[in-house]
Amino acid sequence: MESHNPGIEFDESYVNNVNLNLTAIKKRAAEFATRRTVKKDYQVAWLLRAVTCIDLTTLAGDDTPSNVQKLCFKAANPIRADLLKQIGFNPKELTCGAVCVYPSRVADAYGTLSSFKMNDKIPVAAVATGFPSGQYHLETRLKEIKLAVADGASEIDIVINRTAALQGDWKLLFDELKQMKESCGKAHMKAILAVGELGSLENVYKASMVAMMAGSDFIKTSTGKEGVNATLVNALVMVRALRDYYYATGYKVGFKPAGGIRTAKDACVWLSLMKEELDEEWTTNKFFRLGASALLGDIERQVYHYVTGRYAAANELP
Ligand SMILES: O=C[C@H](O)COP(=O)(O)O
Repeated sequence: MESHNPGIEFDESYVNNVNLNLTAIKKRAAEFATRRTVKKDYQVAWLLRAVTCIDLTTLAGDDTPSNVQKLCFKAANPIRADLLKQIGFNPKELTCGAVCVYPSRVADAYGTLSSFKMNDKIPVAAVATGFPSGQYHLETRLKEIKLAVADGASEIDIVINRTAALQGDWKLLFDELKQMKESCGKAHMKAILAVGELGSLENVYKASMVAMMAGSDFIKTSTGKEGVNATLVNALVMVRALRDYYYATGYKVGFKPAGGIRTAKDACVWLSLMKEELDEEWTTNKFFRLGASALLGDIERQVYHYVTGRYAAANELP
């Protein structure tokens, strides 16, 4: 995969004199949160778009080869084929954006996707660099990336060094991220900022800029393990950093909200934020992913309702 963003030299002006209008950001975020979403055909179209953007995730201590296999099967067949056929959609054309697993489960995921010839279509994303805390020696964090790539990961969701960010050591953060990008090789690097641990929105903006300067292909809100994960306020700060970086350099970087995204309505809100704050291309899976372990079930329920006029019983959408 070609990287979207080669990065630039460290430029301190991107992290100096950052002024955010908190009142305006909160007001804008509230508009997205309370707005009525699209209905009927439009809603289903947006929901199917959302499916293609899901990084279908399992990140649990008790993950096994067999639950990773099930995850891969679901990523390749996200919505019941008969439902898709009834709305004139070819089931073979709908897959999730990626599967996302811990490094030690990458080989299971890659092997499973290869066994049904989907390894070229559905990338395996590995969380790495001491996910979720990142509190490990740099050497082991870099090694972890290389091992995940060797096992078949083509996307690496790294966690940033929150200590460096909280201490304002942006150059250290940049240097580490540069090395991580190098370790990724051809794999895309998605930088998890862990916004809930950055202390301020100014830090969220600065960390976004540093991650992009260092060559991240995506910036991602959260690991899903912090107390605060993907919020619209944090997201607005991040997408405006994406826009500033794009205007300054011409490089488009992707965005991945993650953590606590559970409902079809949430998915539509996130897509509308991308479309209104950025552009249409930023609503495709090249530049937008939803990191979620439990969102797909609700989307499938809504598609079922659209097709049949009623909500599915538990046994109809196992
Ligand atoms: O990166 C993905 C997140 O860990 C998923 O979080 P979630 O389980 O709250 O959907």
